[in-house]
Order: sequence, then structure tokens, then C-alpha cells
Amino acid sequence: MSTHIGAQPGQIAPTVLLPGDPLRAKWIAETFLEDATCYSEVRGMFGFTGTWNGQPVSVQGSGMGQPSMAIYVNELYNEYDVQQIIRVGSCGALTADIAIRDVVIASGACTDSSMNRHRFLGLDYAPVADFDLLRAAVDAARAREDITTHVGLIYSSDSFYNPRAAELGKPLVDHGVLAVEMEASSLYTLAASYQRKALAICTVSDHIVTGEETTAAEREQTFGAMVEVALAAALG
Ligand SMILES: O=P(O)(O)O[C@H]1O[C@H](CO)[C@@H](O)[C@H]1O
Ligand SMILES: O=c1cc[nH]c(=O)[nH]1
Repeated sequence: MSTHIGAQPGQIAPTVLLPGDPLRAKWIAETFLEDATCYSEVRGMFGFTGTWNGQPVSVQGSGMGQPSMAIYVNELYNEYDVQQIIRVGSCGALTADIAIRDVVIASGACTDSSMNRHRFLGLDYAPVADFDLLRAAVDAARAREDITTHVGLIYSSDSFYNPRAAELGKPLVDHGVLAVEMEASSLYTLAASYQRKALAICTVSDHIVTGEETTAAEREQTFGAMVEVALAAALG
């Protein structure tokens, strides 16, 4: 097993879905996978492997924020030879033309995190999604009539509660950023560093403009359309 994942080599599939919430990981495994078994309960950050349409797939909780997510993603790519990771997250909509429960597929990710600044010695790296996964996810999402899908930039913030949110959000929105979450930027950077694939798909759980929000139970157990889009993009 690796430091933070209690799986033996071979127990994790080449394709991993990565929600922040470990209980969303459990729900995804129980709802969408066949023959799912739990390979890790270390720190309560559940991981499961099963099959979807006969193909192996794992789902691993990542925790909240880029430092937590990066621990799991480093170990998945480096110690379990994972080839593609699709984050299936929640996000806050930053503009009025995006609605609660819409799906945002992140073609690239801005950030206020210092993680990339340290990695690139102060240069501004531009973290982007894997193009083939992005295209497949957009095709799968736009073929559905039950969701509205937006494709573009996302903002990976280190803060869920930020007293300067409005001040910081305005220039991002003015430059086309659609929504805020807390992990995509480092996920895309790590995928590039390991020469593997990554994509972030998020369902809008909060609306920064209107103040609408979903409950914890809804975030855990009702964002199934993005999971089906992720599975179709990775394995369809
Ligand atoms: O629902 P998840 O996937 O955890 O994603 C979002 O929700 C958490 C904050 O509530 C952060 O991790 C953010 O990125
Ligand atoms: O980071 C996040 C995630 C969901 N909703 C938000 O407002 N922010």
C-alpha cells in the first residue's frame, strides 16, 4: 500500500473517478459500478474498484483542496500506475447564466494557490485538461437532454470561505471564468508532470450570484449525470 491509500498493487484500475467527498465515492461505486469492492478506508478516504460496461474503473475520494487532492493523485499516478483521472466534483457558479445543477467541464483552471508558483519558480503555468477526455466529455454531455453543460475555465481556490471573494472573483469573471472549486488546477498540473490524462467535471452545488445552494446529502448522492458523463468519456 502507499502512504495514504490502503490498496495492493493491481487493486486500482487504470481509470479513476475522483470526487472530493469520500461518501460521494461510496455512492458512485454502489450506484454506477458492478461488483465494486472497497480497497481503502485509510483516513476514511474511501476507494473502490468495480466495473462499468465490463471495464475496470476505480473511484477514490480526494478530500477538499489542492494539498489533500495532490496526495492522492501523486500516489495514484506514481504508485498505482493510474493512466487517467476524472474529477467528479461540486462547484459554485460565478455567473448568472449558469444554473444550480448545471454541469461545468473545465478546459483549464486558474488558481490562487501557491502550489504551482512554487513548482514553476514564480512563472505562471497554464493547467489544461487532456484534450481527448475533454472532447469526449463535451460530446457525451451535450448529447444529453437532462443537463445543461458549460465548457471553459474554472477557478481552483484555496479558500471556500474567502473574505475577498467578490474582489478576486470579478476580474476572473470578466475574463470568462465560469465557476469556483478547489482542486482542478493542481490535478491538471500533476497529470502533465506524470504525462497522464486528467479532466475535471463539476456539478453546480452553489450559486455565488443568487445564493442558491444544495444540501450536503444532495452533493453526496444526486450528481449522477456528471458521473455518467465521466464514465462515458473515459471508457465509452
Ligand atoms: O464536492 P467536492 O468534489 O469536494 O468539490 C468541492 O466541494 C468542496 C467544498 O465544499 C471542495 O472540495 C470543492 O472543490
Ligand atoms: O469550492 C467550492 C465548491 C462548491 N461551491 C463553492 O462555492 N465553492
